[in-house]
Amino acid sequence: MKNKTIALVGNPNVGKSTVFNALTGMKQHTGNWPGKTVTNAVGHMRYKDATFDFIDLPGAYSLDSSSPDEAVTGEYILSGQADLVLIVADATCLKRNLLLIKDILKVTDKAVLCVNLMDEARKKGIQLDIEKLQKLLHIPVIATVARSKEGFPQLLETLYSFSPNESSGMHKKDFNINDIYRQCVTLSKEEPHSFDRKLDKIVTSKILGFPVMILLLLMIFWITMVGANYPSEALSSMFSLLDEKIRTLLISVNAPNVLVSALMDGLYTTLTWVISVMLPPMAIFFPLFTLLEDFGYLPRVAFNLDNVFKCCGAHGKQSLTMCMGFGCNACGVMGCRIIESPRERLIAIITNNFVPCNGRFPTLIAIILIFFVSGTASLGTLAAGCILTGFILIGIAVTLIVSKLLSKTVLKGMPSSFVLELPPYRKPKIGSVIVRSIFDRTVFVLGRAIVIAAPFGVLIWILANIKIGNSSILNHCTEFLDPFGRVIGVDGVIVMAFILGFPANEIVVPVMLMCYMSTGVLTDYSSLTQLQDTLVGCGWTFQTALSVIILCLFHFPCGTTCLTIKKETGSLKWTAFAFLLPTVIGIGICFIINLFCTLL
Ligand SMILES: Nc1nc2c(ncn2[C@@H]2O[C@H](COP(=O)(O)OP(=O)(O)OP(=O)(O)O)[C@@H](O)[C@H]2O)c(=O)[nH]1
Ligand SMILES: [Mg+2]
Repeated sequence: MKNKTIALVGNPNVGKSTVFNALTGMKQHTGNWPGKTVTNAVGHMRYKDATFDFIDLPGAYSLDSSSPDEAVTGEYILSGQADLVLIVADATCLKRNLLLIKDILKVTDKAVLCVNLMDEARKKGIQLDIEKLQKLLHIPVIATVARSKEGFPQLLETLYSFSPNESSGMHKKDFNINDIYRQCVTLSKEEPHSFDRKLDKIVTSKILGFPVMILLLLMIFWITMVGANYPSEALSSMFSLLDEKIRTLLISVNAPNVLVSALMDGLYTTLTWVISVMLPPMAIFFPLFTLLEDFGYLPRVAFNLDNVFKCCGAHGKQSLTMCMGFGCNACGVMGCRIIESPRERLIAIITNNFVPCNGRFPTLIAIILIFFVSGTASLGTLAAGCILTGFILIGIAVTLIVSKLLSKTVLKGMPSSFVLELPPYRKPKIGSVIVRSIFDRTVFVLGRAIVIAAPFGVLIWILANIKIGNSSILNHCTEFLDPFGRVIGVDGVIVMAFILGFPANEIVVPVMLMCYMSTGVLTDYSSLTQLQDTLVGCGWTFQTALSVIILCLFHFPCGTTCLTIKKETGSLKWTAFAFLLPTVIGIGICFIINLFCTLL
């Protein structure tokens, strides 16, 4: 039986991870922008009597790059660990890809070339003479369309039957790139990228670039809010119906009252709350965001914001990692590996938490809908969308201000320039985007929330039901925190909820609500009006809501993000700094708001 380790190498954004996923059935993150894969991923597949171990490497332009993600690729290839290198190239711009191919063929002849994106090349009138390319490079060359697995049977057969002696010594180390390109590529259209150029003139223009960006952001939030409302309510009513049934069942089997209460009032209610409030917005937001990502819009955002970030002493690619932070701050922090300079990478890591992740969006949406707009009619939702966009813009503004301050103080230095390739616009594969974003991202985030929310539900129930003196442990804690909360315009319960929300931001609101119930029981919140009544009943005003939103935007990163920061920076000092900075900013802003309101 044959066992082969095959490394996938190529320029960024040529479809390596798509090839890898199609071969191994794994779910590496793919998207239409350079720099998504930042570490090696390993996947296996069996073909006939062979086992292939595929290594998906970060995209690279050359084997000796300085950025940490590209360095991973160079090191791996140079180490000679792979039995075979599968070079993936972009059929629409072979000339540029040939630079890396040349680099690789200088160090190994155990290589197969997969010319991917053939469908796009055909659409753009680019013809490739694969046979000639094979002859000139002296390695097997296969044309593929990774999205539809076109050419894959041939590719697998080639990988299976490849033996080094087949080509050893025959590869030409110093071929002429222009020569090869001229002989193998013919263009039937004069300007194959004309559509992209026209669209880029609008979305990256000085006048329209920013308005288009803000409009798209607004549109995503609005659709999320409008769409999430109905399924949220439907889920909530379904869970309350089930609640009765489960209780009856538990009582009928003579379960002790304490157990019924702990299970149903603690665990079940917290869990179902997290699901009904979080699932619908995530199931809408993630696919929409992924569609934009697959279309190729994110690098245009980086292009538009490049100057702004540079003015603040930071790196233009920080806008890409910031965008990833909208999904999950831990992913955003890890994505900072695409930034070459350690100083700018650190700035990007420290400020990533200033844009809200998906665990925080539902809290923001609920509070805005309750306290900032009247009613949930579509006009009200549009207003709520505008307000949420406004808060996100505040988050981005603070990111920029803090980046500037850091680059002037503890992280002094000149911003480095970079070349970011604007990928072609690609028609997203809607079906797979929906499946991928719902099953991979939504279920992953929700799963994490549930795993954390369930034990917390029980813990809070216990804290609320064990009494010391006249009052429960939970009450003692919130009363202790209350004076501090008052100084920043909130109360002890809110402070406590944020502290207990450290493992996962998703549980902040459920914890808050459970603390407010004197019994520690989270009642059924099938509508926002009920939620509003409870919060107002507990003394919430417009100012409390505003302060909670500010705290939600600016407070310490969640546990997972802190761990990722520690891993990425390798420093406890910077992790502590990244923990304290947003917390101090959030508390500071709330303190000022409170001072202002008291003086008025
Ligand atoms: N039309 C078309 N699109 C493809 C094909 N292969 C990949 N894509 C798309 O190209 C984009 C980039 O794919 P990835 O697999 O993430 O590329 P990558 O080379 O791993 O990128 P990095 O990890 O950033 O280096 C995604 O939007 C894919 O859906 C293909 O054969 N045809
Ligand atoms: Mg990749």
